[in-house]
Amino acid sequence: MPETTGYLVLNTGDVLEGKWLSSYKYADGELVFNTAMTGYQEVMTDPSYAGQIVTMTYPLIGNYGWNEVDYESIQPSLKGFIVSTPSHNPEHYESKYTLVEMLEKHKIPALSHIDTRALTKIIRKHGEVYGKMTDNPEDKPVNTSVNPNIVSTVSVAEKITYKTNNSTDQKAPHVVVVDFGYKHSIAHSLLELGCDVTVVPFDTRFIEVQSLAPDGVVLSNGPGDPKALAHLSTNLKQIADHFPTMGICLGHQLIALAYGATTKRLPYGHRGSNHPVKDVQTGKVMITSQNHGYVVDYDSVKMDDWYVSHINVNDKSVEGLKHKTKPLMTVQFHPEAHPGPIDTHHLFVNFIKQFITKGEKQHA
Ligand SMILES: NC(=O)CC[C@H](N)C(=O)O
Repeated sequence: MPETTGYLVLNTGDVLEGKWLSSYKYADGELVFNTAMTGYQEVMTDPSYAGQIVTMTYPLIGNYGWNEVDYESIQPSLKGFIVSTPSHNPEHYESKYTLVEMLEKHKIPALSHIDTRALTKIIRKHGEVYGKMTDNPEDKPVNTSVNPNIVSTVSVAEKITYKTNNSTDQKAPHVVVVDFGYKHSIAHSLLELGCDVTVVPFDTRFIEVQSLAPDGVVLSNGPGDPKALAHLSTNLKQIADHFPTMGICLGHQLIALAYGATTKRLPYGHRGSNHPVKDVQTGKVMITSQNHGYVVDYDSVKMDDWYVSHINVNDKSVEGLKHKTKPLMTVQFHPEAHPGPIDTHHLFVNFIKQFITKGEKQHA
């Protein structure tokens, strides 16, 4: 494809010139940056990026291609993709396609030859930045922040059941994943640990979850402002009050809201795979994978039965909550990693141990 000029125009007044990387042009979205050096396939297929234009700060993107195994969802939901230096000749034993082939297949507008570090500095300076990818540098971006229904665009329409191949017991523990835009690696982590997994739509009623007789429930990651789902609080609290529950990212924020804490926007988000997080009980620091623009407000965690279990080492923001007596734990980061290190994989193990070592369901 001949390289043609395209523009990223921002609501800050900045206009960045680049080259179109796919034949799909025009996108409006919130600009967010990810600092991971690898993992562009997982980032691009993570449904939490729905509605957003993602830029990678690492300059060389596409060099190890695109494979069949690292999809976090079948269809990418991000609005657009911005890179500095694209690679058209990938080298990797698992690679099946080039980045550009997948941009075409999934109809993703993309620009290359943008100074992504300069763009990142603009986002860091202004915080909330909206952009339009366009042929016309005079165009104006649209503020796309308000889509309270974004989760419904990425959640499954019907429940899906996965059976583990790894069970040592006759009856594998059963985990229901409430899908706000779940990353497939959450289900994979549970399946590998010997659990059967049922993924259900984000607005599944408590009574339907109960009818599936889960041993535990995971509330997944997902896009958008958690407050847009505050109407689900009563239902989610009912679920968490009845089953051992783990909240991941958006799921963590929704549990916080359901039990009386509040959430707020971070200045410019945490997106990358080297965010240090401290476990406040052990003092250990783990390197985590993150992708979030909102956070639980530390000062709002005043509920008697809960404590802040994890803290971000860089900005001291809330990274996890734990109930003092019930089997409820939530984390703002991603224990399934993908992309990123698996320092916090033990959290899945701890979650599952709550119902497998006792040999029976806990408090359903
Ligand atoms: N990965 C996630 O679940 C993101 C949660 C939420 N949409 C945020 O940006 O904070």
